[in-house]
Amino acid sequence: MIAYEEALKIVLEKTKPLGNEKVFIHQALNRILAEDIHADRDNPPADNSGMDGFAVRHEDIIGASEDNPAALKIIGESKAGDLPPKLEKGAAIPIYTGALIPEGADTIIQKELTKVEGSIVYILKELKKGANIREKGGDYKAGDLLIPKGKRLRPAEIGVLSSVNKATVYVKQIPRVGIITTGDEILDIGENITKESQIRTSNTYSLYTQVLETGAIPTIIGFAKDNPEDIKEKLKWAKNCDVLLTTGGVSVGEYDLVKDFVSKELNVSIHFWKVALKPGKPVAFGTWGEDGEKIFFGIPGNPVASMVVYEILVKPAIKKMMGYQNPENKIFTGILTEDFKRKSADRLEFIRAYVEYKEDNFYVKPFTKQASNMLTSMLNANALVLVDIDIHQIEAGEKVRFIFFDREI
Ligand SMILES: Nc1nc2c(c(=O)[nH]1)N[C@H]1C(S)=C(S)[C@@H](COP(=O)(O)OP(=O)(O)OC[C@H]3O[C@@H](n4cnc5c(N)ncnc54)[C@H](O)[C@@H]3O)O[C@H]1N2
Ligand code: MOO
Repeated sequence: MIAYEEALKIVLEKTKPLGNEKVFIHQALNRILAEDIHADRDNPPADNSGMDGFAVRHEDIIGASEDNPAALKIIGESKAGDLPPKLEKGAAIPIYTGALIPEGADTIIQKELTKVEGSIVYILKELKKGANIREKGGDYKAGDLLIPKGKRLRPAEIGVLSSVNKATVYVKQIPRVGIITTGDEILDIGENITKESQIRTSNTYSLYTQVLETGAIPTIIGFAKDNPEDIKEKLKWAKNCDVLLTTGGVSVGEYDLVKDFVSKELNVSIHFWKVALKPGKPVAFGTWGEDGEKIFFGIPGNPVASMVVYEILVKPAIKKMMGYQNPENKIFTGILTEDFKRKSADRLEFIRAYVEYKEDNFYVKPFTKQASNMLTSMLNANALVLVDIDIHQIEAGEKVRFIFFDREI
């Protein structure tokens, strides 16, 4: 059995980012950029006004004040999108935010500091030469690197892509993730329950939506009974996927066939099976495909183990495939609000908790129900607290490390 840290290291070493594809920028939200983005021209492309007001020559307004305004003759107009007229000595040109600075003008006086009477504008205050002028190239210059490849595209990046005239952009591809649910006792939604021993699936749909939340493309391949024919049949359909997830059938039971069958049928090389982890100990990981570019996780059947293994091992791998440069979960520190005790301390445990932010600290309330078959323990949780090997007890007030799996609760 290997340590969780070692398992995560192997997963991230063996998992390779996918190739690139071209998408329309408005469909590129949260995708990872696969090309450097350079400016196509200066921004602003020419000096322009930062205010609505009047374009003047500074020498004409020296000493202007409310008591001693400078009187200038109004000529022409400079609107955003138009080419402005030339500014003569002793004159002022009405100008609007974003409009080009007329030749001869060197200062913009905002409307609030002026008074208009007929064709004369009175300037009520001297501003510094150059006031309210946004300089050509003040934001960036043609050719500047604006967004380096590897960045995740958020609305701000998409806006910049549009402003440099990109309709499409190269991003990393998204993996297709196939899910096979195994177990004789497992029924899909809608199937008739005929025996007490039958269990309605939860893992199929929690995994499906966890994959969606990560931004990848989930597919339910199907439900396989614990027999070779059924498993082989379902595995045939896995060939079109980049990631294969199976749930159930990975521990040591006689019917835990998954690991052996993926090795035989899909030529998966298993890199580890069993991690000193709670919940999720029997998790298996492997690679397959022509160059080992596809990955496989055998996820334990217990519903909490399935969700936790996804968060702490599968999600980082899928994010690596998607091109994320830091695909690991971010670890935070908070203060435990209630004592936590456990009998056996031979595995790193991820315990369900509710984290709240108050008075500059994260406060972490651990839940009492921690059994890995009780999915309801996930319902009010928004975080997983890491309890290290050999730690039997943590007292209220002590600092703990945790990861968020939901920031919205
Ligand atoms: N002798 C040992 N037994 C077990 C060990 C062990 O080391 N030695 N490990 C235990 C741990 S830890 C876990 S976790 C489970 C995982 O076992 P499997 O992955 O083989 O899962 P199953 O046996 O198929 O199912 C376990 C449990 O989960 C329920 N289940 C399965 N699939 C679903 C589903 N899609 N939706 C909801 N619930 C599901 C299933 O009914 C079982 O109750 O093994 C321990 N045993
Ligand atoms: O890993 Mo198992 O989930 O401890 O029950």
